[in-house]
Amino acid sequence: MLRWLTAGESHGPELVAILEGLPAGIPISLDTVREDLARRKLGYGRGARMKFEQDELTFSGGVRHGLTLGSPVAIRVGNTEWPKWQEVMSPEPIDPAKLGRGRGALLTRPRPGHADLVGMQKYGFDEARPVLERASARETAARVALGAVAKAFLAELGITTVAHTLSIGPVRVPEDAALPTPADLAVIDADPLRCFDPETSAAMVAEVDDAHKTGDTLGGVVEVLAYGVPPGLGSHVHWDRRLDAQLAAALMGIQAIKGVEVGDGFETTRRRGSAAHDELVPGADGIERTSDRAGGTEGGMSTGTILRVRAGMKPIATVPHALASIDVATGEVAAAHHQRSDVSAVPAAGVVAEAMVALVLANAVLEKFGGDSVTETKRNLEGYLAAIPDALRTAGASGVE
Ligand SMILES: Cc1cc2nc3c(=O)[nH]c(=O)nc-3n(C[C@H](O)[C@H](O)[C@H](O)COP(=O)(O)O)c2cc1C
Ligand SMILES: C=C(O[C@@H]1CC(C(=O)O)=C[C@@H](OP(=O)(O)O)[C@H]1O)C(=O)O
Repeated sequence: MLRWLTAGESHGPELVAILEGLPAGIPISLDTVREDLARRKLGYGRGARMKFEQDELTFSGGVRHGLTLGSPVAIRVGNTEWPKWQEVMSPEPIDPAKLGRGRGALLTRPRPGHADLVGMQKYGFDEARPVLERASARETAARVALGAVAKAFLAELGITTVAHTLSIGPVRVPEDAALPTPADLAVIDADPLRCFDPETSAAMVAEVDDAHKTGDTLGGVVEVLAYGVPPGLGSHVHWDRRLDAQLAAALMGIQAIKGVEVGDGFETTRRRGSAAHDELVPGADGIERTSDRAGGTEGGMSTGTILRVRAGMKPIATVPHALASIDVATGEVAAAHHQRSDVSAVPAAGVVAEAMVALVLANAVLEKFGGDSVTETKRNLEGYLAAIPDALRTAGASGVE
């Protein structure tokens, strides 16, 4: 079983992430992790913080000479902005006279759409700072770092992922557009919105510009595709062992994600049964599916076809055209606290979604195939695939090279 944890606040000294349960022998470097962290900062419409803040990366454990050791992989993502926040976020008690102004001002005007108000109620704080620091999506840098390690493991087994932006606000990639493959990743990353369709991307840029001009924000939908997933990850036997359930929980656990679809998702509900499923037909190399509407899972298990999941992100809640709030220190009506914000963070959410899918798949692979070394995991996977009887074999079902 793979376990992972992150710690750290948005303006704290660093984020810390631990991934436990990976086999030994996975090639991984700081550069690989760094690349994914850099991809998470991309995206037209992200705020100023992405430009001036740097992620300072170190492996604190679990990796030696470029290979995992089988021990917990611990990653530190240092925050170069820390010197400016040392007093506001000091772990040591601090003279209150040093706070109260500027960065240290009490945040008593909770922002609608954020954890601020309910977090203050629940944890007993009289201002929002102690809540928003951890609720912030800064934390997703830690998850992306762990996802990079999970992806390196999956790559050893021939499993690769790619995320792209399907929509920004009302602007959407055409329904019949070609699906990107992992070979298209560089092209997607080079696009301002991480959109694979250049025409739609241009319309998305215009939409972001328009929202920016009017002091507004945007949400959207990202899609994650996983190629090379073998059949049989997850299980139909219990709700929490279903791969689709695990993917949905992992995606829903990303800040601001409000909906998840597997395959054609809600569109499927508008179709008749005869046009909603993937029929089975004999093919030259085994059983074939006539379509991929289900998105690569049936009965909570991967089918061996392309895994396709989507996550819908709400518009950024810190709207520059500030939303109505109450100053809880005075009880008076007030505009919500606003310092700066992204117009849209959908492209970044795609990179985070890719990391979450990789972590779920890495866990599912280890549950099914185990292995203390990556060689052992590979051997178990190959043995399983080879043992599937010819009569049940599906064409193109994935396996290691
Ligand atoms: C990559 C990423 C960047 C985000 N940036 C912002 C931001 O700049 N401003 C903001 O208000 N919310 C931002 N969010 C969303 C908030 O973190 C989130 O809406 C908030 O914590 C409340 O959680 P909830 O929307 O899941 O209820 C971002 C989310 C992600 C995934
Ligand atoms: C720092 C990151 O994202 C932040 C996530 C975030 C939020 O409310 O979630 C709000 C913004 O932070 P601030 O209010 O300090 O500008 C984003 O910049 C990051 O992704 O690394």
